[in-house]
Amino acid sequence: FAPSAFTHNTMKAPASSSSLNMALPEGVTPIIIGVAADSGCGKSTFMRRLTNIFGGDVVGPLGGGFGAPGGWETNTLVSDLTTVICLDDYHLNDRNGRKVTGLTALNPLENNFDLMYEQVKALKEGKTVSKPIYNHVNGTLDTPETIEPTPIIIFEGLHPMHDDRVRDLLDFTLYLDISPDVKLNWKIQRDMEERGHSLESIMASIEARKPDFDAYIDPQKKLSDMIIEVLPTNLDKEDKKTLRVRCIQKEGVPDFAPCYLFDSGSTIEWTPSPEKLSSPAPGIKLMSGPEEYFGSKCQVVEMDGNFDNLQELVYIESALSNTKTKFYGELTQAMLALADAPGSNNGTGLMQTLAAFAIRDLYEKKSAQAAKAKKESTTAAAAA
Ligand SMILES: Nc1ncnc2c1ncn2[C@@H]1O[C@H](COP(=O)(O)OP(=O)(O)OP(=O)(O)O)[C@@H](O)[C@H]1O
Ligand SMILES: O=C(CO)[C@H](O)[C@H](O)COP(=O)(O)O
Repeated sequence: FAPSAFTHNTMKAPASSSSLNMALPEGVTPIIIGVAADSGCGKSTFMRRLTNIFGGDVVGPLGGGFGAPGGWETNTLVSDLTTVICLDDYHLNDRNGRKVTGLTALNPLENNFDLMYEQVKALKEGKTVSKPIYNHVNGTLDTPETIEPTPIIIFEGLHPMHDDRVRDLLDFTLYLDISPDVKLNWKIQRDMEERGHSLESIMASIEARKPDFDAYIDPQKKLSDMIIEVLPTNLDKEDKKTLRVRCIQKEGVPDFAPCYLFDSGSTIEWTPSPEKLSSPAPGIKLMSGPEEYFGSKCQVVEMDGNFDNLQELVYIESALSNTKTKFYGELTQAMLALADAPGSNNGTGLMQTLAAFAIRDLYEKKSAQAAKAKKESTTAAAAA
C-alpha cells in the first residue's frame, strides 16, 4: 500500500491529458457518488481502499501522477472502473485569494458550484470535461486536466451535498463523521509527521475552521444515505486511541438494502468469542439494530475495538447479512488485500469496505436496469 503513489505532486497538468482509466462502455450511465467530510478525516484513505476494491490492477493518480512520464500534480484517483474527483478542485480562489477575502475554503462563497454542477452533470451524461486542479502543495489553481467519465464517479470533499443541483445528481451519498478527538489525532499524525506542521498551528487551524465546519460541512450528514461515525471507544474511558465505528444506513434509499448482524430488525450486542476473534485490550464488541437518525429510520452496524488477526474477520463476516459480497469471505479477502492501509484492524476498514460493496451493488443494479430499459425500448421500436 504505497502512499507515495498518491501524494500530491508539483508538476502541472498539460491542457489535454491522457487518462489512466477506461472510457465509458457503450450505453452505460455512470453512477455518481458523493462523499463528504472535513479535511483530515480519512477521505483519501477511504478512496484508496474503495478504488482498490473496484479497480483491479489499474489504480493510481490520473495520468500517472508526479514522476510518471507526462505525470503532473493531480488530486484525481482513477481505476479501470472508477474516477475519484476531489472537490477542492472547484475552489473559486487560490490560497492567496482567500487571504484577500478572509474566507476559509469551507465557506461556500469560496467554491464554484456553478462549474461543479455543470461538470457533474456533463460527466453523468457521459461527456468529457476539463476540470481545474487545486494544488495543495503551493495553494494555486493549476492548468485543467481532462476527465473522461467512467462507470463509477465519486466526488469527495467538503461540499458534495451543499448545492441542491449537484445533490440531485448524486445516486448515493456518504458522510465521514469523525469525532473531534479522533480528527485531532489524525491531523496531528499527518500534518506533523508528514507535512511538518507544529501542534499549535494544527490546533489553530482546526479552531479557525470550526465555525464554517459547523455551518456548512457538518449539516450534510443529515442528507446522507450512509454515515460512518468514528468515535473514541466505549470499552475503556481512559483509552484515547481505540475506535468505536458506527455505520448508519438510511432505510428507503432506492436500490440500497442496509446490512445488519444476524437477523433484520433485531437489536443485538455481541462480544465475539475470543477463541475465534482475538483482540487486544480493551477488547471488541459489535452492535446492530434499528435506530433513528435526525428523524430518518436507519439500520446501524457498530464495531468498538480492534482485532489482532485480519484472517479471523471471516468469523464476523459470517454473522453479517446484506453485505453485497459475491461469495462468502469476499469482504475479508478485500481487507486482506489492503492489510497495510490505515483502519485495517478496526471498524473503519470494515465499514469502508461495506460501503464499497454497497456502491458496487448499486452500480450493478442501475446498469441492469439501464440495460433492461434499453432492451425494452429496442423491442418496442421494432414492434412499431
Ligand atoms: N481509519 C484510520 N485509522 C487511522 N488513521 C487514519 C485512518 N484514516 C485516515 N487516517 C490518517 O488520518 C490522516 C488523514 O487521512 P487522509 O489524508 O485520508 O484524510 P483526508 O480527508 O483525505 O485529508 P485532506 O482532506 O486534508 O487531504 C492520515 O495520516 C491518515 O493516515
Ligand atoms: O479543507 C481543505 C481540504 O479538504 C483545505 O484546507 C482547502 O482545500 C484549502 O487548502 P489549503 O489549506 O492547502 O490552502
